[in-house]
Amino acid sequence: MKKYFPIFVDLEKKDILVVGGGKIAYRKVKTLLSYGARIEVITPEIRDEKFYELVEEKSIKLTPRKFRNSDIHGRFLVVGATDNKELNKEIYELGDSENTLVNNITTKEDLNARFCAVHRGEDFQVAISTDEGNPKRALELKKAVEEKINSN
Ligand SMILES: C[C@@]1(CC(=O)O)c2cc3[nH]c(cc4nc(cc5[nH]c(cc(n2)[C@H]1CCC(=O)O)[C@@](C)(CC(=O)O)[C@@H]5CCC(=O)O)C(CC(=O)O)=C4CCC(=O)O)c(CCC(=O)O)c3CC(=O)O
Ligand SMILES: NC(=O)C1=CN([C@@H]2O[C@H](COP(=O)(O)OP(=O)(O)OC[C@H]3O[C@@H](n4cnc5c(N)ncnc54)[C@H](O)[C@@H]3O)[C@@H](O)[C@H]2O)C=CC1
Repeated sequence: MKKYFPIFVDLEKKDILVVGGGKIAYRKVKTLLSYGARIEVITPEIRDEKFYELVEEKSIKLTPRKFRNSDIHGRFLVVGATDNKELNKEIYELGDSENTLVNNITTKEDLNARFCAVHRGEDFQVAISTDEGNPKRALELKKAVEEKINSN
């Protein structure tokens, strides 16, 4: 099974594209914003109302239309966060061919960057990733780490 290289990246001033405006896209956007990323969301339809707050407070740029291939250019990271598995795979292939990091919410394989289950301490972080891409197990391991940390 493939091992993904763990790396902690400074996202401030990085251009990130999130394609899709649903529940999972919103969760990914919140995570990325909490690390200071600059985010554009491209989606023909918002399916999580909470996005409007982010637009109002100018935390994200919202572009209300379907994805176009040229949207990939110049991005540090692209998140394929639509409910269309084929499209998310296409986004991965386009981005990967341009050496762009691509996360994809509808796969364990058609992506070159995975999100981790993260415990954020006051002055440290523990990020957990499973080789098989099993978020439930990643969350269980995170819980075990948190119990250990809290018992110390
Ligand atoms: C491969 C990966 C790619 C990626 O998304 O980066 C991926 C893929 C998929 N996840 C799916 C489902 C769920 N994912 C979560 C939660 C999280 N998923 C995260 C990471 C990853 N998920 C990457 C692998 C990480 C690793 O194992 O190392 C976390 C850790 C980080 C984050 O997303 O920020 C975050 C917890 C954050 C936190 O709370 O701390 C929940 C629970 C919930 O939403 O509450 C469910 C519902 C579960 C259920 O109900 O079963 C499905 C759909 C399966 C289906 O429909 O069949 C796919 C696609 C597929 O498996 O093909
Ligand atoms: N990776 C993860 O952590 C998780 C992944 N999933 C998977 O993610 C899938 C999608 O989840 P939700 O966010 O709930 O879907 P959703 O249906 O709420 O949102 C999908 C979004 O994609 C947009 N979209 C569709 N076609 C588009 C296009 N051509 N260009 C731009 N945007 C487009 C839609 O307008 C909508 O805003 C689920 O079906 C499930 O398989 C589910 C749970 C967690």
